[in-house]
Amino acid sequence: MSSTVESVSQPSQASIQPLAKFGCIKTLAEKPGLSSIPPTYTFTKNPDPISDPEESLPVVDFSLLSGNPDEHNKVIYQLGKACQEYGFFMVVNHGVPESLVKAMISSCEMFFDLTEEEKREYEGKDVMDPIRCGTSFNTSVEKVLFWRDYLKLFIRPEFHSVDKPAGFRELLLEYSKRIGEMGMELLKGITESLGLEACYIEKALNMENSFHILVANLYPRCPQPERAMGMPPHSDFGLLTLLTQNGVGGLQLLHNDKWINVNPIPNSFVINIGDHLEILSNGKYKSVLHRAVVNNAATRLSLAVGIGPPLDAVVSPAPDLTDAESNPPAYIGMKYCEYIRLQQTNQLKGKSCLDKIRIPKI
Ligand SMILES: O=C(O)CCC(=O)C(=O)O
Ligand SMILES: [Fe+2]
Repeated sequence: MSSTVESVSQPSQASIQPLAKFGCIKTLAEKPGLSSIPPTYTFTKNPDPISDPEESLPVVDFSLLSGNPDEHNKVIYQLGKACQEYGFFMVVNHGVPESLVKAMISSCEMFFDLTEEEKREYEGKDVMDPIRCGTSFNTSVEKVLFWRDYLKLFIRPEFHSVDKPAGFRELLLEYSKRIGEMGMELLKGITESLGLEACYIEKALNMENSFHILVANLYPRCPQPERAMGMPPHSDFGLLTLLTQNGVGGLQLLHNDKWINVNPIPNSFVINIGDHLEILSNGKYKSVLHRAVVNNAATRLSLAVGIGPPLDAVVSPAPDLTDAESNPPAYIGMKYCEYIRLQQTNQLKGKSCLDKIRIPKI
């Protein structure tokens, strides 16, 4: 699968600190009278048209995971089917208060409303800094920039937060706890759907020290949305990603070679499989390419929490899911923190990181 975006201009090499060099896309987008986008953000090829706008994602009722044995088994079956057929699904009845999600989203909006100078304080210098805010994805290697600002926070096992706006830290702490719990329950269910003991991942990967990252993405209104890109096609590095948004669409995923829109049910979370679940399941469940497109009607904000193994873990296919003859391990192990660094220091491009550790079939 090749990416559909190609560059037209080649701005000079950016520094690691993108805000100092380029400023936020929010600042540019809010310029009065902006009617076209600068070449720095212009792609020559539009994103492929959506092929199947009506297709909708599987829906999983989270509350049934703790239902009676019949309900539990039914939802495990649904989880397995969703993971295998889509790699993406929506979760309802998850028990995370809607008021908490809304407050977290509006607190992130307030963060992006800070001045550039205030945000630069959180810019970070290295991709593994636990607090990092910036624009695009990695401006030091990109030829054309993405129409996106971000804030990335390592929230587990150590909790890191910004202190502006007021109250952000407390909200994030509660949000991280609730999303982390939901993520662990989902992982147990998914593990069971693979035919493994529900606690297999927890034990084998020492998930007491699991690494969670929160990524807040801001995609301001764009006067030429068909020429810009919020985030290019990519897969996520972790085990699972749990995503919510401010009610404005833009997330698309590749399903059966067609891009489909994700239209989340209100008060649901969108879950997708990351590269490390693909590795652990020896390719039975695959991480799925997704991207974020932009629009000229409303600013979009998405909040993604990536749940992964501890940073020093080396994940390999579960021995019970491999067979030396018929299904040998298809990926070599790499330390999780090195895998993240590999993704974050390169261009965000398809499944290029996973491809590096795939063992070719003989
Ligand atoms: O904004 C979105 O919906 C997608 C974000 C995303 O893919 C990511 O943060 O990895
Ligand atoms: Fe993603």
